[in-house]
Amino acid sequence: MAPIPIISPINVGHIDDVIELSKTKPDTIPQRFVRDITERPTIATLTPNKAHIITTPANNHHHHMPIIDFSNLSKHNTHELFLHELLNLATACKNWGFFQVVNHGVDLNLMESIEKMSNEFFMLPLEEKQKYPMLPGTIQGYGQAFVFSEDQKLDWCNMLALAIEPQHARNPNLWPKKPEKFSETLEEYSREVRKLCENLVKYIAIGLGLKEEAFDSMFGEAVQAIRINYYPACSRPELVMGLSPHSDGSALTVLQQAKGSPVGLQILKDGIWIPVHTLPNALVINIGDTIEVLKNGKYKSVEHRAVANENKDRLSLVTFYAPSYEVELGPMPEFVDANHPCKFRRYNHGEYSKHYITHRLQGKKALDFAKIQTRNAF
Ligand SMILES: COC(=O)C(/C=C/C1=C(C)CCCC1(C)C)=C/O[C@H]1C=C(C)C(=O)O1
Ligand SMILES: O=C(O)CCC(=O)C(=O)O
Ligand SMILES: [Fe+2]
Repeated sequence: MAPIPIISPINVGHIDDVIELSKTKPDTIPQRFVRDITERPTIATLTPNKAHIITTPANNHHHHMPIIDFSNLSKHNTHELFLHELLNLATACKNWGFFQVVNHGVDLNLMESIEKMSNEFFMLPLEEKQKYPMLPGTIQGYGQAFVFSEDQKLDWCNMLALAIEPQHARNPNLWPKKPEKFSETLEEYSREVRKLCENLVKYIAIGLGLKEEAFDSMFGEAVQAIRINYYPACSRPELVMGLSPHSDGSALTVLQQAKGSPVGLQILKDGIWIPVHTLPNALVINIGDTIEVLKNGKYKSVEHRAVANENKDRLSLVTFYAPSYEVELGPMPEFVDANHPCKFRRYNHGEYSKHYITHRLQGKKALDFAKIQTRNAF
């Protein structure tokens, strides 16, 4: 009997693999990747609904993302040094929502190996990568995520996304068998990044005057996922978006940009898209939606995006660290009072995750799920 075709409940149309496109037709940008004029990366949003064209995104050089030296927090340094770095961290969370961490404790050789193997994976023939397909409406495997309709514009990016923890969330069929040792290395890398996340949430809590275990005990058995993004060079980068603007649905996100990759990540700060220049061996951390909610909006999950480059491919490895699907969350009572009214309702994180992954990336829209709408006076 002929196999029964799997009919997907959603029709997303044909999705070109951008790595193949850039190899076989380097000068072609299919219409599905060409952004409407108001969504192109050369437009900076200054006020909602009002776009201003600037020639280079973020030509403002007084913007320097904070750098946190993790060894000042974790080693047995003087108490003064510890407090100084803790204050830096709290200020970075409050004013930026993004920072870079140096001396983070993740083994540099492991970072190099995972980068090398990820590059090798993306360079495999398409048939090999398609053994691990990200089916429409799902978020694990190789392909394009967050595509829900035929007329949706596509990102200039292919990705491999996998659940890491808890173990039962994994789909072992989607863990690549090639290159050799990729899966083991991914496992080892994820263990080290998890330790960093556990420590980060601990120091963020202390910096807020909370008990060090305040966040972790609230998160339960934290969910961890990895998304490895590959942005091939694009002959018309001004027409496409590497990764659509979004905030992360996690508590924290850890981003490793591969050595030799061009600048690509941009964050929306004070209404302007500014490029992130990563230091060698540093990891870029950002506060996700969960911490914005717990801190009742005082720490922001900052909107960011990735742009393509005309000449060079770019690779980034992104770890999402989030609460267990079981937990109920809302602003912590410590951060709600008469002057700081409660901005978010309580919700179940599993439901938030479901909401996040069943909608296309659209700036900070996902958090509307939990926002308490305030009525205008008029
Ligand atoms: C393509 O995937 C994502 O961008 C993404 C997905 C993460 C996830 C998996 C790949 C499998 C396990 C579930 C999970 C949703 C964590 C983004 O992650 C954000 C979105 C939410 C919600 C989150 O917690 O992190
Ligand atoms: O590639 C990047 O720099 C950004 C990736 C990102 O924001 C994400 O995967 O959520
Ligand atoms: Fe992101």
